[in-house]
This record gives sequence, structure tokens and C-alpha cells, in this order.
Amino acid sequence: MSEPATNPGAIAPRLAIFTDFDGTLVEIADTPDAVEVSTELTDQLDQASRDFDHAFAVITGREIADIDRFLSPLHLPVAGAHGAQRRRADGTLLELDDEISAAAEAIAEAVQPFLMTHPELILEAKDGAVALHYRQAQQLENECVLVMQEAIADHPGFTLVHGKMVIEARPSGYDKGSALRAFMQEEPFRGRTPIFIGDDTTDEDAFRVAQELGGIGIKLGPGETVARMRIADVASVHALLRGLAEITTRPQAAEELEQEDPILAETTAH
Ligand SMILES: O=P(O)(O)OC[C@H]1O[C@H](O[C@H]2O[C@H](CO)[C@@H](O)[C@H](O)[C@H]2O)[C@H](O)[C@@H](O)[C@@H]1O
Repeated sequence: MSEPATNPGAIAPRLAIFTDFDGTLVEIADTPDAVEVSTELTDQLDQASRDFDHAFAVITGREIADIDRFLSPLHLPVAGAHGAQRRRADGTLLELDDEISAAAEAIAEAVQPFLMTHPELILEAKDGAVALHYRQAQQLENECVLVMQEAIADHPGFTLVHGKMVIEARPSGYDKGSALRAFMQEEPFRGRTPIFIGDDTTDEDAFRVAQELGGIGIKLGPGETVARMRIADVASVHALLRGLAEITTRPQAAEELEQEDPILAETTAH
């Protein structure tokens, strides 16, 4: 009888974890401000960040300041406003072009008259992007698309993306894929295998880039996707992060033990 297949030379890949925020790390809420983040989650993310040697970043449509507020006191590497904003792992912030900020402000202003007649809509004017939310008035979806199309008409540097009950204007050339690629060129992400987890259409660029770089895209929930793997829900994302952290730290623990006590390490290995 043949021996069971083993691969003694194999080592666990060093992972770089990238995750979306809304609908992936936290449940979708009725309004952007109503999202709930438990202390248990911030503690878990803090630990995950350490376990992955700080190669752990959030790539989101939200502003970086928003993510900092929700995940306080954590200050993770974050790409915000669909990649238009980015804070590296060393804490440095990439400045946004003044022209992009000014154009985003002008787009938000152009949408204001429509909001006056539809107070159920929510406008998020971000630095570098604009989101028009219609979750509380879903019958207005088509009108929202038209209003946003008109609002960006004078700003050819902006394109629209359609997320969960939201139409967003973001600067062309920025998306979650370009953000992931940029992180992967820097420490501590460089040379690692990227994993990106997300739930929305705006996450597709990041799935694509993660896979192009030899990693895996993991899509939460149903819907067409380029991601090679799927995950059921937010609770499963938390469990997956815990599991990945566990297998990542295990060989490291064995190595440390070997340095401290080679005899004990040898005994426990058998
Ligand atoms: O890239 P993400 O982290 O998923 O952010 C995408 C957008 O998320 C937020 O809006 C979404 O979540 C809200 C709270 O659950 C929900 O009310 C809304 O309908 C969703 O579209 C956020 O407000 C946007 O700025 C992000 O772009």
C-alpha cells in the first residue's frame, strides 16, 4: 500500500490580507452611520494585524477617517474612497490631487437640489468621491443614476460605480484593484500572497488583481464574480480571519520554540 501523500518541504505562504469593510467586516445597516462595530471585532482585527506582521489592510469605498472612527483605536493601513485615498502601513498618507478634491465637491454640490426634494436620500461627500444612497427610497434608483450622470457630465475624470443601494462617483484610474496593487509594492505586503475578501460589485477589481498577483479573491454572498472562492456571511469572514491567523502563526511558533529550546522543539515535532 502506498504511503499517504506528504509534502514535508512545504511551508505555509506568507499572506497579505485585504478586506472590504461594509457588508464584509460588518453587517450592512440602514444608513452609513448606523453600522455597528463590536469591541470583539476591533480586538480581533488588532490581533490579526499582528499575526500577519501588519500585512493587513482595509480597502473600502468609505473615507479613511470613517474607518478610523469605526475601528478606533486601530489605525490600520487603509485605501479609502475606492482607492482615491491611501494610508500606507508606515502611516504615511498619500495626498489627493487638489483638482480631484475640488471636482468631488462640485459633483456633491450639483446633487444638492435633488436632495432638497427627496430628503430620504443620503449624500456622502467624501474627499475624492461622492456617494448617493437610496436605501430608504429604492423606487428612486433610476432617478439617482440619472442625477449622478448629470452631476459628473462636466467632470470627465470621474466615473460612476453602482454599489449596494448606492451610486458613487469616483475618479477614473482609481479602484480597489489599483489600491491593492499599490500596497503589494510596499512593505510589509511585498512578496506575500494577497487575499482579498469583499461582497460588492466594486470589489471585483480587487479580486482580479489579487488573483493576478498569485493570490485569491473571496466573494461574500451571491452574484456574478471573478473571485475564485466564496464565503457565506460576515460571521464566516471573522472565522476565516481567525483560522488564517492561526495557520500563519503556527510555524512561527514552532520556529521560536526551536530557537529557545531545540530539544523540546524536537520532541514536540514528533
Ligand atoms: O467598500 P465598502 O467598505 O463596502 O464600502 C462601500 C460603501 O459602503 C457604505 O455604504 C454601504 O453600507 C451602508 C451601511 O451598511 C449602507 O447603508 C449602504 O446602503 C451601502 O451602500 C458607505 O456608506 C459608502 O461610502 C461606501 O462606499
